[in-house]
Amino acid sequence: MQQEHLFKVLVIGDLGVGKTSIIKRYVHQIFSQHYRATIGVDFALKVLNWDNHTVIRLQLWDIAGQERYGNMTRVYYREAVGALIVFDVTRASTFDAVPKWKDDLDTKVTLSNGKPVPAVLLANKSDQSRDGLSTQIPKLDTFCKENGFVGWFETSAKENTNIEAAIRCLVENILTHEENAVSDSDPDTVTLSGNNNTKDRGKARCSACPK
Ligand SMILES: Nc1nc2c(ncn2[C@@H]2O[C@H](COP(=O)(O)OP(=O)(O)OP(=O)(O)O)[C@@H](O)[C@H]2O)c(=O)[nH]1
Ligand SMILES: [Mg+2]
Repeated sequence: MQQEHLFKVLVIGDLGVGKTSIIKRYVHQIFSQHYRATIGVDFALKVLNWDNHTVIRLQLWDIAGQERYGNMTRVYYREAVGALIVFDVTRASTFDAVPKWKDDLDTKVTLSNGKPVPAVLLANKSDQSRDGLSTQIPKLDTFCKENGFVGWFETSAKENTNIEAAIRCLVENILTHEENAVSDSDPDTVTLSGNNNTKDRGKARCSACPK
């Protein structure tokens, strides 16, 4: 029997880190160098034929970086089941803001069983120099464990690197949490089937991915 899921996923992180670009790349396969700040929130839908009997409707909520200082995130985060938190490898300040985004998320939304929504960390603009963060990036495994991320990926919206892999990792984790909510068992992560997208190479650690 065909199963259909609707998952609301948040894409959050500081101004200009590439949230809109990641979504546009993922949903429409386009990239623009031109920066136009998102105002408030934008939406995109991607329908995934996950397997022979599962269709997933991913509702991506593209939340403006400037909203971290606003009051609307509580409304935007409502009923989300997963999040991508993005920083820009060329600007250390955007990495420093990641724990604030994660705390804000965990304070304002949880799964129906009270657990934090699965979140994946994206180190975006990996096509550019990451000099300002050269000491932090090798420690992202530890950072993710300490801050409750299910995994991290170095992404580039410009070159289409690792975006599909990161979202696949998030969806796998969301599905596991859904199953757990029904079965009430408690594995935190799942094993992913191999990713054969040749563009999706590069540094990536996902606790759901095969080591
Ligand atoms: N080189 C490079 N530039 C990128 C990448 N992703 C985004 N950009 C550029 O970074 C700028 C900001 O990208 P946006 O996607 O608009 O950033 P945002 O996070 O949506 O910003 P707000 O809406 O203000 O929160 C744009 O000029 C993009 O072209 C990337 O992977 N590599
Ligand atoms: Mg934007």
